Amino acid sequence: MIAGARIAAAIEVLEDIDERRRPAADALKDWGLAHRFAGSKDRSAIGSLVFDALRRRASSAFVMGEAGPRAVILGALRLVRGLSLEEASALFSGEAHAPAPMSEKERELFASASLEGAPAHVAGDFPAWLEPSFAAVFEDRLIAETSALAERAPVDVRVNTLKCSRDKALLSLAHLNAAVTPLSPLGLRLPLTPEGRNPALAAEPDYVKGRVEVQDEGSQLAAMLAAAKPGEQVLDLCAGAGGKTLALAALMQNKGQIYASDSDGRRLMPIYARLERAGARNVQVRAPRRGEGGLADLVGACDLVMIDAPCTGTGAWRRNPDAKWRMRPGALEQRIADQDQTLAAAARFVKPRGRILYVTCSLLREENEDRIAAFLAIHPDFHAVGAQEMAENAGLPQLGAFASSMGPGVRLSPATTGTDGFFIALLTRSNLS
Ligand SMILES: C[S@@+](CC[C@H](N)C(=O)[O-])C[C@H]1O[C@@H](n2cnc3c(N)ncnc32)[C@H](O)[C@@H]1O
Repeated sequence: MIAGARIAAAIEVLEDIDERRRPAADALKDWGLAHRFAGSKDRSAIGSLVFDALRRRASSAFVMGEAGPRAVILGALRLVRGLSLEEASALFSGEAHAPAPMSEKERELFASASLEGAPAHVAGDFPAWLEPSFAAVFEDRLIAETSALAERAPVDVRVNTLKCSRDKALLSLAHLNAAVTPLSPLGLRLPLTPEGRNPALAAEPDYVKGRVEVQDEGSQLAAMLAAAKPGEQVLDLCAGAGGKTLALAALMQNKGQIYASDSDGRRLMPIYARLERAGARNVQVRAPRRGEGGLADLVGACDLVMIDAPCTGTGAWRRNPDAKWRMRPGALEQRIADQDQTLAAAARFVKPRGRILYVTCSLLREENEDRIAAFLAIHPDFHAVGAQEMAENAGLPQLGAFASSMGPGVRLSPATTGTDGFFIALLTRSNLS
Protein backbone atom coordinates (compact mmCIF):
# COMPACT_ATOMS: atom_id res chain seq x y z
CA MET A 1 0.00 0.00 0.00
CA ILE A 2 1.24 3.51 -0.69
CA ALA A 3 1.61 5.78 2.35
CA GLY A 4 -1.50 7.80 1.40
CA ALA A 5 -3.63 4.65 1.21
CA ARG A 6 -2.59 3.76 4.76
CA ILE A 7 -3.81 7.19 5.87
CA ALA A 8 -7.16 6.60 4.14
CA ALA A 9 -7.41 3.23 5.87
CA ALA A 10 -6.76 4.82 9.28
CA ILE A 11 -9.58 7.32 8.60
CA GLU A 12 -11.86 4.41 7.67
CA VAL A 13 -11.03 2.54 10.87
CA LEU A 14 -11.69 5.65 12.99
CA GLU A 15 -15.08 6.03 11.26
CA ASP A 16 -15.92 2.45 12.17
CA ILE A 17 -14.86 2.99 15.81
CA ASP A 18 -17.08 6.09 16.01
CA GLU A 19 -20.11 4.71 14.21
CA ARG A 20 -20.22 1.40 16.03
CA ARG A 21 -18.71 2.57 19.34
CA ARG A 22 -16.40 -0.42 19.39
CA PRO A 23 -12.89 -1.05 20.69
CA ALA A 24 -10.08 0.01 18.34
CA ALA A 25 -8.53 -3.47 18.36
CA ASP A 26 -11.79 -5.00 17.04
CA ALA A 27 -12.15 -2.38 14.30
CA LEU A 28 -8.53 -2.88 13.21
CA LYS A 29 -8.92 -6.64 13.16
CA ASP A 30 -12.05 -6.43 10.99
CA TRP A 31 -10.37 -3.99 8.64
CA GLY A 32 -7.49 -6.46 8.20
CA LEU A 33 -9.91 -9.33 7.49
CA ALA A 34 -11.78 -7.28 4.91
CA HIS A 35 -8.56 -6.13 3.19
CA ARG A 36 -6.47 -9.24 2.92
CA PHE A 37 -4.16 -7.68 0.35
CA ALA A 38 -2.75 -5.46 3.14
CA GLY A 39 0.50 -6.86 4.52
CA SER A 40 1.52 -6.98 8.18
CA LYS A 41 3.57 -3.79 7.83
CA ASP A 42 0.55 -1.99 6.37
CA ARG A 43 -1.71 -3.20 9.19
CA SER A 44 0.80 -2.26 11.84
CA ALA A 45 1.32 1.24 10.33
CA ILE A 46 -2.44 1.80 10.15
CA GLY A 47 -2.90 0.61 13.74
CA SER A 48 -0.13 2.85 14.99
CA LEU A 49 -1.69 5.92 13.34
CA VAL A 50 -5.16 5.08 14.68
CA PHE A 51 -3.72 4.79 18.21
CA ASP A 52 -1.75 8.03 17.86
CA ALA A 53 -4.93 9.80 16.76
CA LEU A 54 -7.00 8.32 19.61
CA ARG A 55 -4.42 9.36 22.21
CA ARG A 56 -4.55 12.98 21.02
CA ARG A 57 -8.11 12.98 19.76
CA ALA A 58 -9.36 16.15 21.49
CA SER A 59 -6.32 18.30 20.73
CA SER A 60 -6.13 17.01 17.14
CA ALA A 61 -9.79 17.95 16.59
CA PHE A 62 -9.23 21.34 18.25
CA VAL A 63 -6.39 22.37 15.97
CA MET A 64 -8.31 21.26 12.87
CA GLY A 65 -11.56 22.94 13.97
CA GLU A 66 -13.70 19.80 13.70
CA ALA A 67 -14.01 16.37 15.30
CA GLY A 68 -14.49 13.98 12.36
CA PRO A 69 -12.03 11.15 11.62
CA ARG A 70 -10.33 12.95 8.72
CA ALA A 71 -9.71 16.07 10.83
CA VAL A 72 -8.47 13.98 13.77
CA ILE A 73 -6.00 12.09 11.58
CA LEU A 74 -4.74 15.35 10.08
CA GLY A 75 -4.34 16.87 13.54
CA ALA A 76 -2.45 13.82 14.79
CA LEU A 77 -0.10 13.89 11.81
CA ARG A 78 0.76 17.45 12.83
CA LEU A 79 0.78 17.20 16.64
CA VAL A 80 2.11 13.67 17.14
CA ARG A 81 4.16 13.05 14.04
CA GLY A 82 5.27 16.64 13.42
CA LEU A 83 4.56 16.49 9.67
CA SER A 84 5.05 19.67 7.63
CA LEU A 85 2.27 21.00 5.38
CA GLU A 86 4.17 19.75 2.33
CA GLU A 87 4.52 16.25 3.76
CA ALA A 88 0.83 16.08 4.69
CA SER A 89 -0.24 17.42 1.28
CA ALA A 90 1.79 14.70 -0.42
CA LEU A 91 -0.11 12.06 1.59
CA PHE A 92 -3.51 13.64 0.92
CA SER A 93 -3.00 13.45 -2.84
CA GLY A 94 -6.36 11.97 -3.88
CA GLU A 95 -4.50 9.41 -6.00
CA ALA A 96 -4.36 5.61 -5.76
CA HIS A 97 -6.66 5.27 -2.71
CA ALA A 98 -5.08 8.21 -0.86
CA PRO A 99 -7.51 10.66 0.84
CA ALA A 100 -8.81 13.68 -1.10
CA PRO A 101 -6.49 16.70 -1.25
CA MET A 102 -6.60 19.13 1.68
CA SER A 103 -8.93 22.11 1.36
CA GLU A 104 -7.61 25.65 1.72
CA LYS A 105 -9.09 25.83 5.24
CA GLU A 106 -7.49 22.52 6.24
CA ARG A 107 -4.14 23.74 4.94
CA GLU A 108 -4.38 26.93 7.00
CA LEU A 109 -5.40 25.16 10.21
CA PHE A 110 -2.78 22.45 9.73
CA ALA A 111 -0.03 25.01 9.20
CA SER A 112 -0.87 27.01 12.34
CA ALA A 113 -1.89 23.99 14.51
CA SER A 114 -2.51 26.17 17.52
CA LEU A 115 -3.73 24.96 20.89
CA GLU A 116 -4.04 28.52 22.15
CA GLY A 117 -7.15 28.97 24.25
CA ALA A 118 -7.77 25.21 24.47
CA PRO A 119 -9.49 24.17 27.72
CA ALA A 120 -7.60 21.79 30.02
CA HIS A 121 -9.52 18.71 28.88
CA VAL A 122 -8.54 19.46 25.27
CA ALA A 123 -4.91 20.34 25.95
CA GLY A 124 -4.62 17.21 28.16
CA ASP A 125 -6.77 15.01 25.89
CA PHE A 126 -9.27 13.59 28.37
CA PRO A 127 -13.09 13.56 28.63
CA ALA A 128 -14.46 16.92 29.86
CA TRP A 129 -16.62 15.34 32.56
CA LEU A 130 -13.49 14.04 34.35
CA GLU A 131 -11.96 17.51 34.72
CA PRO A 132 -13.12 18.11 38.32
CA SER A 133 -11.79 14.70 39.43
CA PHE A 134 -8.41 15.10 37.72
CA ALA A 135 -8.06 18.74 38.81
CA ALA A 136 -8.60 17.70 42.44
CA VAL A 137 -5.82 15.11 42.16
CA PHE A 138 -3.27 16.92 40.01
CA GLU A 139 -3.96 20.60 40.83
CA ASP A 140 -1.41 22.73 38.94
CA ARG A 141 0.08 19.65 37.23
CA LEU A 142 -3.25 18.82 35.57
CA ILE A 143 -2.13 19.31 31.97
CA ALA A 144 1.36 17.87 32.49
CA GLU A 145 -0.08 14.68 34.02
CA THR A 146 -2.93 14.18 31.56
CA SER A 147 -0.73 15.02 28.54
CA ALA A 148 1.72 12.34 29.67
CA LEU A 149 -1.21 9.89 29.70
CA ALA A 150 -1.73 10.80 26.03
CA GLU A 151 1.82 9.86 25.00
CA ARG A 152 2.90 6.58 23.43
CA ALA A 153 4.10 3.94 25.90
CA PRO A 154 7.20 1.77 25.48
CA VAL A 155 6.96 -1.99 25.89
CA ASP A 156 8.19 -3.14 29.30
CA VAL A 157 8.99 -6.72 30.18
CA ARG A 158 9.57 -8.34 33.56
CA VAL A 159 12.41 -10.82 33.66
CA ASN A 160 11.15 -14.09 35.10
CA THR A 161 13.72 -14.87 37.80
CA LEU A 162 12.47 -18.46 37.93
CA LYS A 163 14.23 -18.89 34.59
CA CYS A 164 16.65 -16.09 33.88
CA SER A 165 18.60 -13.14 35.28
CA ARG A 166 18.03 -9.58 34.13
CA ASP A 167 21.63 -9.31 32.91
CA LYS A 168 21.20 -12.33 30.65
CA ALA A 169 17.90 -11.10 29.24
CA LEU A 170 19.39 -7.65 28.70
CA LEU A 171 22.12 -9.20 26.55
CA SER A 172 19.84 -11.44 24.55
CA LEU A 173 17.35 -8.63 23.83
CA ALA A 174 20.07 -6.12 22.92
CA HIS A 175 19.00 -6.23 19.25
CA LEU A 176 15.64 -4.76 20.32
CA ASN A 177 17.53 -1.95 22.10
CA ALA A 178 16.47 -3.22 25.51
CA ALA A 179 17.51 -1.06 28.48
CA VAL A 180 17.00 -1.60 32.21
CA THR A 181 13.95 0.10 33.71
CA PRO A 182 14.76 2.91 36.15
CA LEU A 183 12.65 1.72 39.10
CA SER A 184 11.96 -2.00 38.80
CA PRO A 185 15.01 -4.20 39.42
CA LEU A 186 13.37 -6.86 37.22
CA GLY A 187 12.36 -4.75 34.25
CA LEU A 188 13.63 -4.14 30.74
CA ARG A 189 12.25 -1.43 28.48
CA LEU A 190 11.98 -1.94 24.73
CA PRO A 191 11.55 1.27 22.76
CA LEU A 192 8.95 1.63 20.02
CA THR A 193 10.01 2.11 16.41
CA PRO A 194 10.07 5.77 15.28
CA GLU A 195 6.66 5.18 13.64
CA GLY A 196 5.27 4.09 16.99
CA ARG A 197 5.20 0.35 16.33
CA ASN A 198 5.85 -2.20 19.08
CA PRO A 199 9.05 -4.23 18.94
CA ALA A 200 8.47 -7.73 17.57
CA LEU A 201 8.61 -9.65 20.82
CA ALA A 202 6.18 -12.52 20.24
CA ALA A 203 8.68 -14.61 18.26
CA GLU A 204 11.64 -13.96 20.57
CA PRO A 205 12.98 -17.12 22.27
CA ASP A 206 13.09 -15.25 25.60
CA TYR A 207 9.37 -14.62 25.34
CA VAL A 208 8.38 -18.01 23.92
CA LYS A 209 10.33 -19.82 26.65
CA GLY A 210 8.93 -17.70 29.48
CA ARG A 211 12.13 -15.91 30.41
CA VAL A 212 10.37 -12.57 30.05
CA GLU A 213 6.73 -11.50 30.45
CA VAL A 214 5.21 -8.34 29.01
CA GLN A 215 4.34 -6.21 32.03
CA ASP A 216 4.43 -2.46 32.51
CA GLU A 217 7.07 -1.35 35.00
CA GLY A 218 4.32 0.08 37.23
CA SER A 219 2.58 -3.28 37.35
CA GLN A 220 5.88 -4.97 38.25
CA LEU A 221 6.39 -2.51 41.10
CA ALA A 222 2.83 -3.03 42.32
CA ALA A 223 3.39 -6.78 42.60
CA MET A 224 6.74 -6.24 44.36
CA LEU A 225 5.15 -3.93 46.94
CA ALA A 226 3.21 -6.95 48.22
CA ALA A 227 6.60 -8.19 49.53
CA ALA A 228 5.39 -11.77 49.15
CA LYS A 229 7.81 -14.22 50.72
CA PRO A 230 8.61 -17.84 49.89
CA GLY A 231 6.34 -20.13 51.90
CA GLU A 232 3.43 -17.72 52.28
CA GLN A 233 -0.24 -18.45 51.58
CA VAL A 234 -1.38 -15.89 49.04
CA LEU A 235 -4.78 -15.28 47.45
CA ASP A 236 -4.76 -13.34 44.18
CA LEU A 237 -8.44 -12.42 44.30
CA CYS A 238 -8.70 -10.65 40.92
CA ALA A 239 -6.14 -12.71 39.04
CA GLY A 240 -7.56 -12.28 35.54
CA ALA A 241 -4.99 -13.38 32.96
CA GLY A 242 -2.43 -13.74 35.73
CA GLY A 243 0.06 -10.91 35.23
CA LYS A 244 0.42 -10.30 38.98
CA THR A 245 0.13 -14.00 39.81
CA LEU A 246 3.22 -14.77 37.73
CA ALA A 247 5.14 -11.93 39.33
CA LEU A 248 4.18 -13.19 42.81
CA ALA A 249 5.21 -16.77 41.97
CA ALA A 250 8.67 -15.55 40.95
CA LEU A 251 9.01 -13.40 44.08
CA MET A 252 8.09 -16.43 46.18
CA GLN A 253 10.63 -18.58 44.30
CA ASN A 254 7.87 -21.13 43.64
CA LYS A 255 7.58 -21.81 47.39
CA GLY A 256 4.36 -21.57 49.41
CA GLN A 257 1.00 -21.37 47.68
CA ILE A 258 -0.78 -18.88 45.50
CA TYR A 259 -4.52 -19.27 44.86
CA ALA A 260 -5.49 -17.48 41.66
CA SER A 261 -9.16 -16.57 41.51
CA ASP A 262 -11.46 -14.21 39.63
CA SER A 263 -15.20 -13.63 39.68
CA ASP A 264 -15.21 -14.10 35.89
CA GLY A 265 -13.90 -17.56 35.06
CA ARG A 266 -13.39 -16.65 31.39
CA ARG A 267 -10.80 -14.07 32.37
CA LEU A 268 -8.71 -16.82 33.96
CA MET A 269 -8.41 -18.82 30.75
CA PRO A 270 -5.02 -17.49 29.55
CA ILE A 271 -3.47 -18.13 32.98
CA TYR A 272 -2.93 -21.86 32.45
CA ALA A 273 -0.65 -21.46 29.42
CA ARG A 274 1.14 -18.53 31.03
CA LEU A 275 1.88 -20.47 34.24
CA GLU A 276 3.23 -23.35 32.18
CA ARG A 277 5.44 -21.13 30.06
CA ALA A 278 6.78 -19.26 33.10
CA GLY A 279 7.51 -22.45 35.06
CA ALA A 280 5.33 -21.22 37.95
CA ARG A 281 4.54 -24.31 40.02
CA ASN A 282 3.10 -22.93 43.26
CA VAL A 283 -0.19 -21.70 41.81
CA GLN A 284 -3.63 -23.29 42.17
CA VAL A 285 -6.23 -21.76 39.90
CA ARG A 286 -9.57 -21.54 41.70
CA ALA A 287 -12.24 -20.84 39.09
CA PRO A 288 -15.44 -19.31 40.58
CA ARG A 289 -18.14 -21.57 41.92
CA ARG A 290 -21.45 -20.86 43.54
CA GLY A 291 -21.49 -19.76 47.20
CA GLU A 292 -17.97 -19.06 48.43
CA GLY A 293 -16.59 -19.04 44.89
CA GLY A 294 -14.48 -22.09 45.69
CA LEU A 295 -12.49 -20.27 48.35
CA ALA A 296 -14.24 -21.35 51.60
CA ASP A 297 -11.14 -23.14 52.91
CA LEU A 298 -9.13 -19.92 52.69
CA VAL A 299 -11.27 -17.85 55.08
CA GLY A 300 -8.93 -16.41 57.73
CA ALA A 301 -6.00 -18.37 56.29
CA CYS A 302 -4.03 -16.04 54.02
CA ASP A 303 -0.84 -14.12 54.74
CA LEU A 304 -1.56 -11.89 51.78
CA VAL A 305 -4.59 -11.10 49.65
CA MET A 306 -3.77 -9.28 46.45
CA ILE A 307 -6.58 -7.15 45.03
CA ASP A 308 -5.70 -6.04 41.51
CA ALA A 309 -9.02 -4.28 41.50
CA PRO A 310 -11.43 -3.82 38.61
CA CYS A 311 -11.10 -0.12 37.78
CA THR A 312 -11.66 2.50 35.10
CA GLY A 313 -8.11 2.00 33.82
CA THR A 314 -7.43 5.74 33.56
CA GLY A 315 -3.77 5.05 34.36
CA ALA A 316 -3.42 2.81 31.31
CA TRP A 317 -4.78 5.25 28.72
CA ARG A 318 -1.42 5.33 26.94
CA ARG A 319 -2.04 1.70 25.99
CA ASN A 320 -5.86 1.81 25.66
CA PRO A 321 -6.57 5.29 24.30
CA ASP A 322 -9.98 4.36 22.91
CA ALA A 323 -11.14 3.38 26.40
CA LYS A 324 -10.84 6.96 27.61
CA TRP A 325 -13.34 8.25 25.07
CA ARG A 326 -15.77 5.40 25.75
CA MET A 327 -15.72 5.91 29.52
CA ARG A 328 -18.97 7.23 31.04
CA PRO A 329 -19.77 8.48 34.60
CA GLY A 330 -21.84 5.35 35.28
CA ALA A 331 -18.74 3.20 34.76
CA LEU A 332 -16.94 5.01 37.56
CA GLU A 333 -19.86 4.42 39.94
CA GLN A 334 -19.94 0.74 39.03
CA ARG A 335 -16.19 0.33 39.56
CA ILE A 336 -16.41 2.02 42.96
CA ALA A 337 -19.06 -0.48 44.03
CA ASP A 338 -16.90 -3.38 42.72
CA GLN A 339 -13.88 -2.05 44.60
CA ASP A 340 -15.73 -1.82 47.90
CA GLN A 341 -17.00 -5.31 47.34
CA THR A 342 -13.56 -6.81 46.60
CA LEU A 343 -12.05 -5.09 49.64
CA ALA A 344 -14.81 -6.43 51.88
CA ALA A 345 -14.40 -9.92 50.41
CA ALA A 346 -10.62 -9.81 50.79
CA ALA A 347 -10.83 -8.96 54.50
CA ARG A 348 -12.44 -12.32 55.23
CA PHE A 349 -9.48 -14.27 53.87
CA VAL A 350 -6.73 -12.44 55.76
CA LYS A 351 -5.37 -14.11 58.86
CA PRO A 352 -4.43 -12.06 61.95
CA ARG A 353 -1.31 -10.00 61.09
CA GLY A 354 -1.87 -10.81 57.44
CA ARG A 355 -2.17 -8.11 54.78
CA ILE A 356 -4.13 -6.87 51.78
CA LEU A 357 -2.41 -5.19 48.86
CA TYR A 358 -4.91 -2.99 47.03
CA VAL A 359 -3.90 -2.00 43.50
CA THR A 360 -5.64 -0.09 40.73
CA CYS A 361 -4.42 1.19 37.37
CA SER A 362 -6.51 4.31 37.92
CA LEU A 363 -5.45 7.81 38.91
CA LEU A 364 -8.83 8.87 40.27
CA ARG A 365 -9.00 9.53 43.97
CA GLU A 366 -12.53 8.09 44.02
CA GLU A 367 -11.11 4.64 43.17
CA ASN A 368 -8.03 4.89 45.36
CA GLU A 369 -7.55 6.86 48.57
CA ASP A 370 -11.34 7.21 49.00
CA ARG A 371 -11.83 3.44 48.80
CA ILE A 372 -9.12 2.81 51.39
CA ALA A 373 -10.66 5.40 53.73
CA ALA A 374 -14.13 3.86 53.30
CA PHE A 375 -12.75 0.39 54.02
CA LEU A 376 -10.81 1.44 57.12
CA ALA A 377 -13.85 3.26 58.49
CA ILE A 378 -15.75 -0.02 58.76
CA HIS A 379 -12.83 -2.40 59.40
CA PRO A 380 -11.19 -1.20 62.62
CA ASP A 381 -9.11 -4.39 62.75
CA PHE A 382 -7.09 -3.17 59.73
CA HIS A 383 -4.66 -0.29 59.43
CA ALA A 384 -2.81 1.21 56.47
CA VAL A 385 0.97 0.90 56.24
CA GLY A 386 2.78 4.16 55.43
CA ALA A 387 4.12 4.51 51.89
CA GLN A 388 7.78 4.70 52.94
CA GLU A 389 7.48 1.66 55.20
CA MET A 390 5.72 -0.33 52.47
CA ALA A 391 8.42 0.64 49.96
CA GLU A 392 11.27 -0.25 52.32
CA ASN A 393 9.74 -3.60 53.27
CA ALA A 394 9.63 -4.45 49.58
CA GLY A 395 13.26 -3.44 49.01
CA LEU A 396 12.15 -0.45 46.91
CA PRO A 397 12.89 2.50 49.23
CA GLN A 398 12.98 4.94 46.29
CA LEU A 399 9.21 4.49 45.86
CA GLY A 400 8.61 6.30 49.15
CA ALA A 401 9.12 9.50 47.16
CA PHE A 402 5.86 8.78 45.35
CA ALA A 403 3.69 8.63 48.46
CA SER A 404 0.17 9.90 47.85
CA SER A 405 -0.60 13.26 49.44
CA MET A 406 -4.28 12.28 49.76
CA GLY A 407 -3.99 9.27 52.05
CA PRO A 408 -1.95 6.13 52.53
CA GLY A 409 -0.49 4.55 49.40
CA VAL A 410 1.88 5.13 46.53
CA ARG A 411 0.92 6.76 43.22
CA LEU A 412 2.77 6.11 39.98
CA SER A 413 2.07 7.93 36.72
CA PRO A 414 3.60 8.48 33.29
CA ALA A 415 4.55 12.04 34.26
CA THR A 416 6.20 11.21 37.60
CA THR A 417 7.59 7.69 37.23
CA GLY A 418 7.43 7.05 33.48
CA THR A 419 5.17 4.05 34.13
CA ASP A 420 1.46 3.55 33.59
CA GLY A 421 -0.64 5.13 36.32
CA PHE A 422 -1.06 2.98 39.42
CA PHE A 423 -2.24 3.31 43.01
CA ILE A 424 -0.95 0.82 45.57
CA ALA A 425 -1.90 0.64 49.25
CA LEU A 426 -1.02 -1.94 51.88
CA LEU A 427 -3.38 -2.78 54.75
CA THR A 428 -2.51 -5.06 57.65
CA ARG A 429 -4.82 -6.86 60.02
CA SER A 430 -4.23 -6.56 63.73
CA ASN A 431 -3.36 -9.52 65.92
CA LEU A 432 -6.89 -9.83 67.23
CA SER A 433 -9.99 -10.35 65.17
C1 LIG B 1 -7.34 -5.36 36.70
S1 LIG B 1 -8.06 -6.84 36.23
C2 LIG B 1 -6.91 -8.04 36.80
C3 LIG B 1 -5.62 -8.12 36.02
C4 LIG B 1 -4.71 -9.24 36.48
N1 LIG B 1 -4.53 -9.29 37.92
C5 LIG B 1 -3.35 -9.16 35.83
O1 LIG B 1 -2.37 -8.74 36.47
O2 LIG B 1 -3.25 -9.57 34.66
C6 LIG B 1 -9.37 -6.99 37.39
C7 LIG B 1 -10.04 -8.34 37.45
O3 LIG B 1 -10.96 -8.32 38.54
C8 LIG B 1 -12.02 -9.20 38.25
N2 LIG B 1 -13.12 -8.89 39.17
C9 LIG B 1 -14.07 -7.93 39.08
N3 LIG B 1 -14.89 -7.95 40.15
C10 LIG B 1 -14.43 -8.93 40.95
C11 LIG B 1 -14.84 -9.45 42.22
N4 LIG B 1 -15.88 -8.94 42.87
N5 LIG B 1 -14.15 -10.49 42.74
C12 LIG B 1 -13.08 -11.00 42.08
N6 LIG B 1 -12.65 -10.56 40.88
C13 LIG B 1 -13.30 -9.54 40.33
C14 LIG B 1 -12.28 -8.96 36.78
O4 LIG B 1 -12.95 -10.06 36.19
C15 LIG B 1 -10.87 -8.73 36.23
O5 LIG B 1 -10.36 -9.92 35.68
